[in-house]
Amino acid sequence: MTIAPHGMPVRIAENSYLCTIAFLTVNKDAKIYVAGHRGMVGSAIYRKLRALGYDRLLLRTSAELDLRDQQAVADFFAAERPDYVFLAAAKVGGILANNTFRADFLYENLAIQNNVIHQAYQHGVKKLLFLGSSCIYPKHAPQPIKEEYLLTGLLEPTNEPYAIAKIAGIKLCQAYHDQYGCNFISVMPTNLYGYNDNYHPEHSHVLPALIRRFHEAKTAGLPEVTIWGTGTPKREFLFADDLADACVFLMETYDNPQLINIGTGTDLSIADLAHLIKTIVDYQGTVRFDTTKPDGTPRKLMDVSKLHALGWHHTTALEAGIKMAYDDFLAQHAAQ
Ligand SMILES: NC(=O)C1=CN([C@@H]2O[C@H](COP(=O)(O)OP(=O)(O)OC[C@H]3O[C@@H](n4cnc5c(N)ncnc54)[C@H](OP(=O)(O)O)[C@@H]3O)[C@@H](O)[C@H]2O)C=CC1
Ligand SMILES: C[C@H]1O[C@H](OP(=O)(O)OP(=O)(O)OC[C@H]2O[C@@H](n3cnc4c(=O)[nH]c(N)nc43)[C@H](O)[C@@H]2O)[C@@H](O)[C@@H](O)C1=O
Repeated sequence: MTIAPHGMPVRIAENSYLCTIAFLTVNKDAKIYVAGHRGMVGSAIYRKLRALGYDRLLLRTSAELDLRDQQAVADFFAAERPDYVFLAAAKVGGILANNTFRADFLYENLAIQNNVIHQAYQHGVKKLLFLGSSCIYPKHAPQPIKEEYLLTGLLEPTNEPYAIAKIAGIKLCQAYHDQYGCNFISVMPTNLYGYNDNYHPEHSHVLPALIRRFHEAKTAGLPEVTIWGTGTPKREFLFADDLADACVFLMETYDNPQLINIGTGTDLSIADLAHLIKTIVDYQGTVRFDTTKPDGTPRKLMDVSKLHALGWHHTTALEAGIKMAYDDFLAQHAAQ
């Protein structure tokens, strides 16, 4: 098991810091299972918990514990008996991966979350946090998107299988709450980026894809970089360490089966994102839009008023976050 040694500072901001400390003080000896601890989100949650002094963390790679394997997951919960679970393991990818591996995104995510959520119920887990995604909302939802817009319209076709799996996860958490009183909560992050992101040229999300493409074009002296789609869709981006901070905050303070959005409350067009990354990478060439590639959802800006009312706000500005992600990409790239 390897954990990237990113030393993000612990946020000394009023609400989440205080609440998180209370959680850690009260539950210092609690066993916390971070499922997916090597991924972008899971590793950020791991760093957050460790930075706050929590050291009874249960960690398994997918090679050690395949969460699609029902018996293996049952055996793991029976042997380890975690008190808290962050469910950050999933099959994840950008628009092309979602649209290409439609069966895998539906089947694997259903299997992972069914197994973990059911065993959490079977073994009396005190609280579980399930990570959904902003793509669960209707393609043409009013903006900004409130939590109650779930299941009020048709989904974006390119990620419908993934979204259906995530919606099933939300409903499973709610059903275990309603029938058995389980404290299982669901959070809906907006598009994320950060340390340990996936930089695959085709299967990644837009932000890491463009960091890589602009960097490689600069290094190779290419005159032009291609951006998928029209550049007009708008997206909201949250730094993964901010998301982890919100997840720990909600693990402590939010005991409600109703889902809750996590985001920044602001978005920008893909064209504007491309120009921002181009500037940060210092690429001098031009940008071209390949309109044969799908745009996906035209806009998905989260309404984060519920989260703000609880006292949590993000802290990492987009430009600063992209610079940190680019530094991480360069470190990964150099290590290869
Ligand atoms: N990235 C984004 O923009 C967004 C992500 N989310 C959600 O956040 C969560 C985490 O995403 P992210 O960190 O980006 O994803 P990553 O792809 O970075 O990490 C996913 C993790 O899941 C683990 N995993 C996958 N399949 C299995 C399996 N069969 N058994 C055990 N573990 C498995 C992997 O483990 P290993 O490394 O050991 O193979 C990996 O560490 C997901 O639920 C995702 O839906 C929500 C909104 C946006
Ligand atoms: C987090 C979210 O991620 C996925 O949805 P998405 O928001 O559409 O994510 P994306 O990051 O892949 O694309 C955002 C926009 O950017 C454009 N775009 C330009 N150039 C590249 C490019 O090079 N790569 C990618 N991936 N997109 C590009 C692309 O055409 C689109 O208009 C869901 O499937 C689902 O998994 C989900 O929940």
